[in-house]
Amino acid sequence: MGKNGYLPLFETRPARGLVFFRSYAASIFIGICFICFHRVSYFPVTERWVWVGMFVAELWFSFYFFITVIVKWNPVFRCTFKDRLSSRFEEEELLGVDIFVCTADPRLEPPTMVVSTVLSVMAYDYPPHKLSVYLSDDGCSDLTFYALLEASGFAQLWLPFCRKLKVEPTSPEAYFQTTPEPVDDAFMANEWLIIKKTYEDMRIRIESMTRLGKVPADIRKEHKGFDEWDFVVSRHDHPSILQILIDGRDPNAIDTEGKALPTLVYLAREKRPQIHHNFKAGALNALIRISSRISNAPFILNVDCDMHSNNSKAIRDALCFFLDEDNGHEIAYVQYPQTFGNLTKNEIYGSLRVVMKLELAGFDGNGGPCYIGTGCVHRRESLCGMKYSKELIVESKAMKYDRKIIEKASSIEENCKALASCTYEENTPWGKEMGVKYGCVVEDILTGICIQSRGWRSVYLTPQREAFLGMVPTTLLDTLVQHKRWAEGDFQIFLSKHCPFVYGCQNMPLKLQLSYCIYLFWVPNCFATLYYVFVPSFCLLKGISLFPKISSSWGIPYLYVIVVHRVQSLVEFVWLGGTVRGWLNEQRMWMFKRTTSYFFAAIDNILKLWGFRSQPSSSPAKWPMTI
Ligand SMILES: O=c1ccn([C@@H]2O[C@H](COP(=O)(O)OP(=O)(O)O[C@H]3O[C@H](CO)[C@@H](O)[C@H](O)[C@H]3O)[C@@H](O)[C@H]2O)c(=O)[nH]1
Ligand SMILES: [Mn+2]
Repeated sequence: MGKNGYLPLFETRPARGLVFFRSYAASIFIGICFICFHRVSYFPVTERWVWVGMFVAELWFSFYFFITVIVKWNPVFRCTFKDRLSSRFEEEELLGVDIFVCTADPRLEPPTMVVSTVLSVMAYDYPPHKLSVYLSDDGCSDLTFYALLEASGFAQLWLPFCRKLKVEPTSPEAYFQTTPEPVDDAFMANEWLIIKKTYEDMRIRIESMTRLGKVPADIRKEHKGFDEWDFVVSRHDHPSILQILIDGRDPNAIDTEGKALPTLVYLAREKRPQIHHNFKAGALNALIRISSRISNAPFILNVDCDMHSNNSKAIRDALCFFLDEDNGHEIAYVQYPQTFGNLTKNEIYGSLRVVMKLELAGFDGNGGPCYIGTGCVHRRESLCGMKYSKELIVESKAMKYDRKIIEKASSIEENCKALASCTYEENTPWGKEMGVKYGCVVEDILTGICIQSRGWRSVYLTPQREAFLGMVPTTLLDTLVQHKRWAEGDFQIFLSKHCPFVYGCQNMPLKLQLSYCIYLFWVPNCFATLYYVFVPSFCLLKGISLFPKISSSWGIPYLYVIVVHRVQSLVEFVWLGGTVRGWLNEQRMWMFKRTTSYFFAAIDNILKLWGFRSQPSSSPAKWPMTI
């Protein structure tokens, strides 16, 4: 029972088996002490510097080990009580949720995939008139717009179908790929086939249009929205395009069963070649402003366009945290893990398994997970830059979120365009104190740090049925480039004024500040690794030994630390559901990343620090053409 006599809407459970991990950590610590003692007391007369280098690398590894222990010391797992939420709040009392989907290039992110994601989030098990879906198209593509237009029609069939069959996942593409036709009910089977056929037809139309590369004139005539493309010079040079495809307040916006549809909005913010557009962060900020004028829901879910909803209850789950009477008011965001639908059996290029299943739960135990850019439900106030305070909550409870002035969709479109213009943010706090932060390639981590530094907490939720399924890069090069970008951005945060030890020192618990180092220190990890990879091997060739003989008792701590450390990693990986081969692949990827991605990230960081590179140095890997 909570403080005020309410039953809580969520529960926090500590991980089990911690005693094993803690004893392992203590034993490694003792091993490290022996190694240090050996390095100091057996200082050689010749090759001193090589020895010192080894010692420094080992000190670094020990420090990094210490950080991982802090992260994994006290992981917590959350579970929600959705039935209590439903019994406490009538459907009508549930608060609005705005859903932001970002896309940037129709060639790399096919419109069929984008609309499947959009349809998946439109079909959440949540009152549809409380949902508004916004698609930000940084590619300003009429093909994507056409696809969304098609989807807005298909939604009229898809949403009732999802309700009736309790469809899961609600992405039509994923659903028809994974679910066989229902055989026991002839009526249902027939309906199933009709919907599947309608979906396939739509997909074929979108795909052939995408192949064609342009929307034919006769289709352009069908919707006034296409006229906006008359003013588009290129994707880097065009005015804002804002189209409300479904206006949820319109009584005619209903599905085939007569139930309301969620609002659906298309936005391509203004771009001009001479003005920096700040990539995804810029897109999200434009969406925050535009949505505040259209639906202004108190909660915002944001997803990448390649990450469809896999669990139609995810919004209700997240609301269990925000609406909890006792502890909900201090929560700024609920982060879901990034899980992937396109992994190979043994996760050949890695899968972030340990990060997503364990480390972020550890962050949660230490004060709150970082924000990882997608699959995250934010409280609008905290995302917009407000500081946490008890008074704020009382105020916001009293505030009505629904817009009072009922404006016509067409006039909203005209009036709101200015909010997405590329000069709107000049001399405003947007990107600095307000909204998603600019100037960093990992805008998500930076934004999360800033939110937590303003006194807010966050929670990490890993429901049994994964909330979202996304895509991992499918080639080695793409993976290494993605990690180079993450590592560079993370280290840049460490060197900046937003370093958690400086910026977060007042409001973040010390263990959370330290936890961040596990990612912020990917870059410096490369130096110790490169040293350890190269120097002992060269020394071996010259006959110089840098380790004690295996027969000597000083060999034991080295052997113990190296072997037990890896065994623990293997056990952990398998315990988290991975395979032994998957672990071997992960080990290989770690070596690749530490010797290439992180090293190149280090060089870029250094160049930037010395002023040879302007900020931000690299655009997200896939988007060299969007600069
Ligand atoms: O100018 C741009 C560039 C990208 N995007 C969108 O941003 C998302 C992420 O971009 P992607 O190239 O897929 O980057 P990833 O490395 O896969 O992204 C991971 O890392 C990013 C930076 O840390 C986070 O923002 C993402 O959520 C996280 O999935 C995609 O939906 C893009 O459409 C834009 O909207 N505008
Ligand atoms: Mn991605």
